[in-house]
Formats: sequence, C-alpha cells, structure tokens
Amino acid sequence: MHPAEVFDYEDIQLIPNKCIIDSRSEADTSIEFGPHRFKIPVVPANMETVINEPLAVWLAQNDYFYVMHRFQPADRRGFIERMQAQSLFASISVGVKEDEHAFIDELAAANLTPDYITIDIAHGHSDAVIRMIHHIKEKLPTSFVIAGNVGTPEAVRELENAGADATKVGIGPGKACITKLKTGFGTGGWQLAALRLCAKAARKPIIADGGIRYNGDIAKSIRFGASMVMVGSMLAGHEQSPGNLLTIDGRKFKQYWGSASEKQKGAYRNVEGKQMLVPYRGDISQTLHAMQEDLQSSISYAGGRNLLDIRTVDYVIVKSSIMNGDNY
Ligand SMILES: NC(=O)C1=CN([C@@H]2O[C@H](COP(=O)(O)OP(=O)(O)OC[C@H]3O[C@@H](n4cnc5c(N)ncnc54)[C@H](OP(=O)(O)O)[C@@H]3O)[C@@H](O)[C@H]2O)C=CC1
Ligand SMILES: Nc1nc2c(ncn2[C@@H]2O[C@H](COP(=O)(O)O)[C@@H](O)[C@H]2O)c(=O)[nH]1
Repeated sequence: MHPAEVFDYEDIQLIPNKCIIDSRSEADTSIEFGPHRFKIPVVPANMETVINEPLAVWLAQNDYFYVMHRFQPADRRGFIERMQAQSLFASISVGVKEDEHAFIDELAAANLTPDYITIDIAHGHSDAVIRMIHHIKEKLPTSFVIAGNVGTPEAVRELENAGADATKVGIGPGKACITKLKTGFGTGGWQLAALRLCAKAARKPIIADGGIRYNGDIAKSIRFGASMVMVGSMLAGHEQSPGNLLTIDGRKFKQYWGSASEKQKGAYRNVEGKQMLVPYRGDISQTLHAMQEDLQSSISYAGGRNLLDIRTVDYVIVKSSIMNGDNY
C-alpha cells in the first residue's frame, strides 16, 4: 500500500464546492438503509452502555436506526415481539455459537422475523460468520443481515458473496478498544483509509464502525464510502444512555465499557476492551440533532442537496494538522 493511502479521520479535509442551496435546512441528510429510510446515517453502537430497550423504542419512533446489543440473549425474542407489537422495526444482534443458531431456529419456528440482524463478532472474516449468514438466510430470508466486523476488501467481498446485505468495517478503532495493543492487528489509526479500500470493493452498503470523535467524521465516512456510521463513545454520555451516572469533583460522567472488556465478559479471557468514563452530555436528542445540522452544513459545503453528494468531493491529506493546536 502506498503511504499516501494510509490516513485517518484527523488527517483528511474535504474540499468545498460552490453552494447550490439557499439554506442548510434544504439539505437532506436521510439515507435508505435496508428496508427503511433514516433521518441521519448514524447508529448508536450495539454495546451495553450505549443502547437499551427504551432508547431503541425512542430511536425507532423518531426515524433513527438502532441495533440492539446481544448481551442479554434471553431477552431478545421478547424484545422483537414488543417492538413489532408497537409497529416499530426490530433490529437485533447475534453471535455465531451453536446456541445462536438455535435462537434463529426458534425465531423462525415462532414466525418472528427481525427487520435487521447484525452478526457481531470481533473477527468477522471467518467461516463461523459465513455459516451464520447462510443459516439466517435459510431460516429468515427476509431479514436484512449485517455482518462484521471486518477490515479488508477481501472480507467484505466474501461476506457479501455469502449473502450478507451489508458489512461492518472496523477492527480496533474504537475508544474502548485495546485490540491493537493486545494483538498487533486492526484498522486502529487508519480506519478511514481501511474504509476507503473496503468501500471500493463493496457492492452492498457498509457501516463504518468506530473512531468517530467529531461530527465532521460522519461526513468523512460518507465521503469514503459508508452508508451508515456506528458511534459508541460519542453517544454513551447521555441521559438515556444505559451506563451509570457518576459525579467526580462536581463533574458528571457516564460509564462506557468495551464489549470485549473484563467488565462485559465477567472474566479476564480474550479481553480486547476496557472500561472508561465519558463526559455527561444531556439529552441524546440534542446530540443527534446537532449531528444532523452539521451534516446539513457538510452537504452545503459539498455543493449538493443530498447526503450522497458528499461522496464525490475532493479531499486533501493534511497529516496531523487539522486541529492547528485547537480543540473544542
Ligand atoms: N470492532 C472491534 O474491533 C472489536 C469488537 N469486539 C466486540 O466484542 C464483543 C465480543 O466479541 P467476540 O469475542 O468476537 O465474541 P464471542 O465471544 O461471541 O466470540 C465469537 C466466536 O468467534 C471465535 N473466535 C475465533 N477467533 C476469534 C478472534 N480472533 N476474536 C474473537 N473471536 C474469535 C470465538 O471463540 P473463542 O472465544 O473460543 O476464541 C467465538 O466462538 C462483540 O460485541 C464484538 O463486536 C471485540 C473485539 C474487537
Ligand atoms: N476492540 C474492541 N472494540 C470494541 C469493543 N467494544 C466495542 N468495540 C467497538 O468499538 C465501536 C465503538 O467505537 P467508538 O470509537 O465510537 O467508541 C463499537 O461499535 C465496536 O465495534 C471492545 O471491547 N474491543
């Protein structure tokens, strides 16, 4: 790979085009993803400190995408029933072990079809994931299957060929992630460049997962081929976020932990995640609204009207200089 092809979010600036709208409110940030259209291309991470059932209900009611986590496995069937009884879409996560195959059988037998099923494991380029894709497609053929996580074009193509309707890209760029340190592998530090390579190979939608630190990183993900952006730490600090609220020296924080952390697993085995605190940020609706407004500005700078107009803008690589010493 040429060094110029290795970069991350902070190294890139998108280049403006002439504006063709009279107000940013004219810019349409919505995206069709699977069987539904959503307000913005942002989905809270399927992690225990980021999403729970009340938040999933609120997101679905307000035209935001969500993916429920898989860490209360026995509750998933009831969750699907409760969402569908309210005419809301059901979007769940599964693993790849034997009992997860049995869970898919159970759903099929009960005629319960989630709108979205995300296969969620650390190293998604594997026969175990391919077997799970085949199993879901055989038993629940109308569910939209998202498979991950992966970090290479080969993996994207192989999972797509196996029947995945979308793939999720990102091995180790997450804030609570220690995969790079523990294993030496991943896309941590060059997630945006990995997304670019994966998107070039993809024929189906991609979710860019991990490493989003500013709202502008969402626009950059869209530019480099994502259709949806999964966000953990930036959405973990809200009133509605499931993590505990703590006050330290008068400042409020929420707990955030990796899905492969000792805290999540209950044991120190194959740990690739850590526990941390994120600043409390109030109501999640305000943060999502700010993401939408900033994306509307991004579309206007792109010289477009619609989200995917961002895809065609030029960019420059400005290594590690974007902050100019500033932060906010
Ligand atoms: N996006 C990311 O960078 C990462 C995300 N995570 C998150 O942590 C959670 C737990 O993930 P995971 O440990 O995969 O889930 P599971 O514990 O469900 O493991 C998935 C299955 O894959 C097997 N496996 C084989 N090789 C690997 C490997 N290199 N990494 C992981 N599993 C492997 C596991 O067996 P065995 O356990 O016996 O090895 C197990 O059977 C998930 O939510 C995942 O998304 C975790 C790490 C990185
Ligand atoms: N390597 C690990 N990655 C993890 C773990 N738990 C979650 N994740 C990934 O992080 C993103 C969220 O990233 P953020 O930068 O927005 O905070 C999440 O969607 C997972 O893909 C983990 O324990 N280890």
